[in-house]
Amino acid sequence: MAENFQLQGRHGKSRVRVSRVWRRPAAAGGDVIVEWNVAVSIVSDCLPSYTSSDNSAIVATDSIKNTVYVKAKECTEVVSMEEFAVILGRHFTSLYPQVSEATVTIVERPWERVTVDGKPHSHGFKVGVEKHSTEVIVKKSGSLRINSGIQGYSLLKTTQSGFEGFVTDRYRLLPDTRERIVATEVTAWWRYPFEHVSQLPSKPFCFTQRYQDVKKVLAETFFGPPDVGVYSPSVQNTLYLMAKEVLTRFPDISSVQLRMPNLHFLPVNLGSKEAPLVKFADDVYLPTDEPHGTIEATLISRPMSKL
Ligand SMILES: O=c1[nH]c(=O)c2[nH]c(=O)[nH]c2[nH]1
Repeated sequence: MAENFQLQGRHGKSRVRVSRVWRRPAAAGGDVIVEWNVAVSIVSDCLPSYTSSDNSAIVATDSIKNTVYVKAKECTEVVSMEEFAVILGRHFTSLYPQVSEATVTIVERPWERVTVDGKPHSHGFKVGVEKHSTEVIVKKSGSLRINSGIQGYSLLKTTQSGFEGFVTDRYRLLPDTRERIVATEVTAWWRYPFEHVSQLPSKPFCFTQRYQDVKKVLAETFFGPPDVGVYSPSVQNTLYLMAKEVLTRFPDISSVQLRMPNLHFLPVNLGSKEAPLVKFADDVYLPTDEPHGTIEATLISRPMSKL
């Protein structure tokens, strides 16, 4: 009997933690290690398993988890997490007729090579702070979407920031200022323009290098030159300039989304006007992230007009 429902399902495994080491002599730069938290979610035609006891089309989530380790083992050369996600996505969509789409999400634990006596260590690492992530969607047709990002990228400057000229009405208490601390924890996502597996560059495209490049451009634009900096009239304007610089510098990035909470450093004034205990002179602040401003925007490259 046909039922009056439309059913869509997907399944997979989350928080699959895998670490891969590639052994290299010290002269070749030393060992490489990655630690990834992988989530795989497949769109699979196994509707009878939802509506009856027929599990015959299910690729078990346990098998999905096992596949992550098999593929990590098979990657005998260093791969970026974007490439690894594509390998997994292609595997599930090509091996199983019932799987039409796979989404692979990876978050990296940022192990960074340590420097000892000024030299990069051949096999010593420490954990960094900000995290690199990717989300790759692969369809059976080979169509592809790759988004990568950075999370937890905390940036602050002690001056060269202000905020003035905003709406004045009965709700406004904040004075205009041309001198404040600006602090944020950047979350960025950007999209690579490869829309089909056939468009992936044949020489290993260094997604990892691009991540480092984006991180550098974001910080350089936020801070400005080391000696004088650059004045920020608002988080909004700085966010826009950061996004614009990423798209301008990297033609292989087609859009970028930035989220930059405004983590306030409040001036500390204690006591009364007549008998001040602490009088603020751009020196003592109360840092707080609760509440905080939320500022975000997406910038998309316009395709070049065909002349
Ligand atoms: O750069 C800022 N943008 C705002 O939208 C805003 N709102 C606010 O109270 N302070 C700030 N600062």
